[in-house]
Amino acid sequence: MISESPELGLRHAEAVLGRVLLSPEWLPPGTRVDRWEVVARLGAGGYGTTYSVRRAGRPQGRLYALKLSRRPGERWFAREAELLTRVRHRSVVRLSTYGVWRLGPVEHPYLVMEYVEGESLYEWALARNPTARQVTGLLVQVLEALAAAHREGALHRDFKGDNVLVAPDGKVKVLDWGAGWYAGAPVLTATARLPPGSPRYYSPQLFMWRVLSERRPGASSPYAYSVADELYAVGVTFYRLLTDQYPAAQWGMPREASEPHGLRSVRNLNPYVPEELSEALMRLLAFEPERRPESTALLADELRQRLVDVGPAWNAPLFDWRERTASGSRTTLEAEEVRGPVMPGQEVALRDARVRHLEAVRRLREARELRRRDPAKVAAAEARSLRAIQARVCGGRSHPLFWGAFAVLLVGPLVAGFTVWGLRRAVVHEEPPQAVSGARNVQQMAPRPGPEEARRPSTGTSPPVPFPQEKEAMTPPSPQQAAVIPTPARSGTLKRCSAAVGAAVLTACTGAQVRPDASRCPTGSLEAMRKLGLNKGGGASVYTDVTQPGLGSEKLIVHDGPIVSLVIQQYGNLPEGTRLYGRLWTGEGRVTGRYTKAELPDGSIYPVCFVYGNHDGGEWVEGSKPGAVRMPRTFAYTVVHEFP
Ligand SMILES: Nc1ncnc2c1ncn2[C@@H]1O[C@H](COP(=O)(O)OP(=O)(O)OP(=O)(O)O)[C@@H](O)[C@H]1O
Repeated sequence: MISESPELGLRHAEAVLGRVLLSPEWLPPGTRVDRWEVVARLGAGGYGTTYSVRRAGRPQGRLYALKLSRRPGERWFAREAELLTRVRHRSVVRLSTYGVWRLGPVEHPYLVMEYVEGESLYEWALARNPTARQVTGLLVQVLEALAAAHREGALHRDFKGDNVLVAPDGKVKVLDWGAGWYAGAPVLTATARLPPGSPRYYSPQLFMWRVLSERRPGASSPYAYSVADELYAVGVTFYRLLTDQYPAAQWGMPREASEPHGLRSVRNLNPYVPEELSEALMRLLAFEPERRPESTALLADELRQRLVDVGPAWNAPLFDWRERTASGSRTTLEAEEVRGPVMPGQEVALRDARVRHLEAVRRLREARELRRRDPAKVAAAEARSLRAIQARVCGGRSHPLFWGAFAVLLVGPLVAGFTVWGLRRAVVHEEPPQAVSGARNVQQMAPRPGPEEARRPSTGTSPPVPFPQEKEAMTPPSPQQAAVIPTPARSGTLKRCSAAVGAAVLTACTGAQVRPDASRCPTGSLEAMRKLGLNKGGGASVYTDVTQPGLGSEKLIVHDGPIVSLVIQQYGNLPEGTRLYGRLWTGEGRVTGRYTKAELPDGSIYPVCFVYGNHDGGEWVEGSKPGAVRMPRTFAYTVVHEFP
């Protein structure tokens, strides 16, 4: 029998606990990792497991994502931390901190990143029936994220749809930079000469290099992964998203002159994809690296500008809707199966041909199934996004009444103070209001280029206006505000303060069913609408509720509360495909509504003042009752300068 000192026994027990009870791969909720407390396990990847966490002792605090290394001392973590520190971009997941967690006698590196609420790019596309505009909007964001890395001399090297999260508001975050590289990065493995990406995303050059190097082990130096390889991986991702197959699946297929490498174009596989988008993706997938776009940033700019003025094909769903087949109808398989007499000696050949045929039909049917979208699932996904957006606009975890009181008691006097200060300064300096409002325009308006700017080369650096702005458009009128246009320096503060008061006054997030009083459209919204070329009284058609897909001629039921409508007719610079965020009130006999935010298909957001229908809203259709009103699926919005 071996006798152990108490200290050794303790260490041993600690090690057992660490290794057996607390595996870094399965930390139960509540586990402390340094000052972070595990909320849930999000999933596991090649190097580690990711958890949602909060700061310990802050049960209502913000969520973060903590990626914990599976193996002690994993060196890819330092690489990822270094890359995320170098590459700061709105579409790259943000690193908060990193460290090493001691679990028993071993040390596991970890990274703490912003928590991104969203779905992977592929999940996003499967749960929706996106338009070419939306997909291109995502492609542009992805390219901009990678361009930011390339500017820093860094490469992601494992780009794929699974490493891209799409938030409910359509913003993209590129994750998983652990396989990345930057100039001067230390060599982490002496033996592996292939970059650590996924083979389906390998460019033809990388693929051929791999085949050759397997035949001649030790003959060559490590593969020099380049921007051209990264661009190819982006092409593969969007090719898969739009056609439900990988380009590699077509290698070895019979070739035609028009498809020199046997790669059928995106449009050939999915005719709903506009020619230009298909061409852009096929350029990314060009066999010769020198035929791929010169740079990620240039392609992003080109596509962003292309989105400014596109035809209706860009706003149509990219996939067929799934229809229920009539009961008793025969399947393609049964209909196409070959039967009848067989020539002597042909049985085996016929049987093989039949097996091959059935297999081909099965694969085709699977692909067709994937390329059809289920209206119920799409509606559910849209509803999920809407709820998430609302939760965020309403502050999510905080109690609205608390913030309402906070705004009225604390921020209200601040607004008054600023306003009086503003008045005094305006009097003292005699600033010409027009010039001031013009300066503000440049700094505060969303980045989408108007027709004029669209012709100029874009720098691609202007960030979209941050999402939650509904509160801003709810600013109640005040005599002082009506008289003073704030100066650029303090307009942001003033806007935020007044927004908070507005939110409190109207209890927009508390689910109040009472229509608020008439109110003047905030200055910021008026400026935004002027910039968009939207005149008072103008308007266009909308699809009333994005969460209720269906034929335009059919009716739908609307309720009191938040609504997201889809613009289906261009007016001014507000294109088709724009989403309008607002609220409906079903009232008595009429539905009224206010939209306070417009999200353009390129992701830029503008505060606006629109009403649903005309000033009186829309009349109930027969069969309606308060709280559940039948309305036409397509309706209209009207631009107002005052909410009635
Ligand atoms: N910052 C984040 N916010 C929210 N979810 C995240 C975040 N980072 C990762 N996840 C999710 O956690 C899960 C696990 O991610 P992880 O990076 O550990 O592995 P993976 O991406 O699935 O695999 P691999 O790293 O091998 O490609 C994934 O579902 C991913 O979407």
